[in-house]
Amino acid sequence: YEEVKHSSSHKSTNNKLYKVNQQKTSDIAVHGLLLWASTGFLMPLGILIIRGSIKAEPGSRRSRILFYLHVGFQMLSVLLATVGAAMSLKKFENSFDNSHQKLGLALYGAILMQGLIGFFRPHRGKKERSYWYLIHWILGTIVSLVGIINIYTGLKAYHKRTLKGTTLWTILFTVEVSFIGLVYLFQDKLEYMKKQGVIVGSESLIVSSNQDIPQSQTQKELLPVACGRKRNALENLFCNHEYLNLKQSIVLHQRLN
Ligand code: HEM
Ligand code: HEM
Repeated sequence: YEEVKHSSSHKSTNNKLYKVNQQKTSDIAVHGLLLWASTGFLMPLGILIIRGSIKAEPGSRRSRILFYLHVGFQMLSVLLATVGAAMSLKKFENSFDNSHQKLGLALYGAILMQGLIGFFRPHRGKKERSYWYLIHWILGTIVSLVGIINIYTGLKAYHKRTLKGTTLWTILFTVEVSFIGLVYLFQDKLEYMKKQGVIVGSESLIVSSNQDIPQSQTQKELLPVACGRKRNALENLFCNHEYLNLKQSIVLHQRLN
């Protein structure tokens, strides 16, 4: 393709000011669209989907559907990134002299690796499964985050190369990313929000103690409300704390009586 150079003194393509021709413009647009669909859309969506399955009963229909959706979305995302990679490596300069290109090249590799790691997972219940999960979770989250960053730098590069405006695309992408971010945070808060409607503590205890319910029974009935399900380490801590508060309230109440 033809470059219309305005400055010949710069050494790297990074610093060259040039406007690319029509063919290159559309190649870049296809490159951007493919990689947005992959790391900016399908990948984060696949992550939200698998996070939605964590609270589902293992082996249940819901859990299986969400798992297959995660695998499907992520495989499609790896496929699109691979097509995008092959295309850019074939059609662009391969100079890798700015951060978009360097980070992008590293991402191509990381995306392929993450997809592969997904398939080589030990069965649940095996000790190795925890290590697998740690790697798959960290790499998957980083790849998706760095992918989002590279879309922003890609949009900047697009503006620089084609002189076309990218403000609208940047705003639209930011709206999308913010929405995904909010859903991600909301998934962690859902259980806690539901619990806000259930009183576990001194108030309900006074009601039940006034009805002369034995201490052991009171504990059994009240505790499962907050603690009777699968929990992570943080929730465990919170539950133990609640349990201690409950015990203290029982002792205090019995003393008062
Ligand atoms: C996660 C997403 C992305 C990745 C991994 C990625 C990766 C890359 C790589 C590796 C290159 C260098 C290719 C080569 O020289 O062989 C490149 C170039 C380029 N990309 Fe992306 N890209 C992404 C998203 C985007 C987006 C959304 C746009 C905007 C439309 C974009 C615009 C460009 C442009 C204009 C170039 C030409 C080189 C330059 O001027 O820096 N990219 N990209
Ligand atoms: C690039 C592709 C992929 C990405 C970015 C990705 C990302 C992730 C992330 C971030 C999580 C953790 C979610 C969380 O708890 O916050 C996860 C979980 C999971 N992924 Fe993937 N994944 C990919 C491909 C795959 C593939 C191909 C498979 C299977 C064939 C797979 C199977 C799983 C399973 C089973 C879990 C849940 C683990 C558990 O809860 O024990 N992933 N994935």
